[in-house]
Amino acid sequence: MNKDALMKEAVNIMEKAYVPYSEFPVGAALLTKSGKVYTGCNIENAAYPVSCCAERVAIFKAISDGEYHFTKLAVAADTKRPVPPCGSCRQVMSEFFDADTEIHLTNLSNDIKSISMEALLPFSFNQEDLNETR
Ligand SMILES: O=c1ccn([C@H]2C[C@H](O)[C@@H](CO)O2)c(=O)[nH]1
Ligand SMILES: [Zn+2]
Repeated sequence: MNKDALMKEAVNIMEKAYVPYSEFPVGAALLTKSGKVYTGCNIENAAYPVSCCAERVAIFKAISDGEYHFTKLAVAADTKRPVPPCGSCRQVMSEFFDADTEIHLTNLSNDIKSISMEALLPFSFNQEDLNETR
């Protein structure tokens, strides 16, 4: 699947967002190396910090289905600029994505920013940092 089709999937899943508090729907679509697509929307909670972003919902759906290898992620929201993922999602992405995994950020005007994992979260804390202390 190409990036345009994946971005469409991200836009489509925005309608499933559960966002009674922010009223800010976000959609994400994740393509596995095996060719499957996992979508996610943000899911909020009356205890606000318990809410989960669209990106992490898509990643956790894939992981819980035994899929660990990804080629690209698309994220969509009704923002002026292509929607920037939050810091928590960047950290979760860096756990599972390769340095060159493509991340395609978009909005409803079809502005697109494509960025690699390494560029989205440089100098990230990872497994090797833990192992150095052992
Ligand atoms: O990249 C982003 C940015 C924000 N949100 C969600 C979190 C919250 O539900 C709402 C407002 O921050 O948007 C995402 O899902 N992904
Ligand atoms: Zn996030």
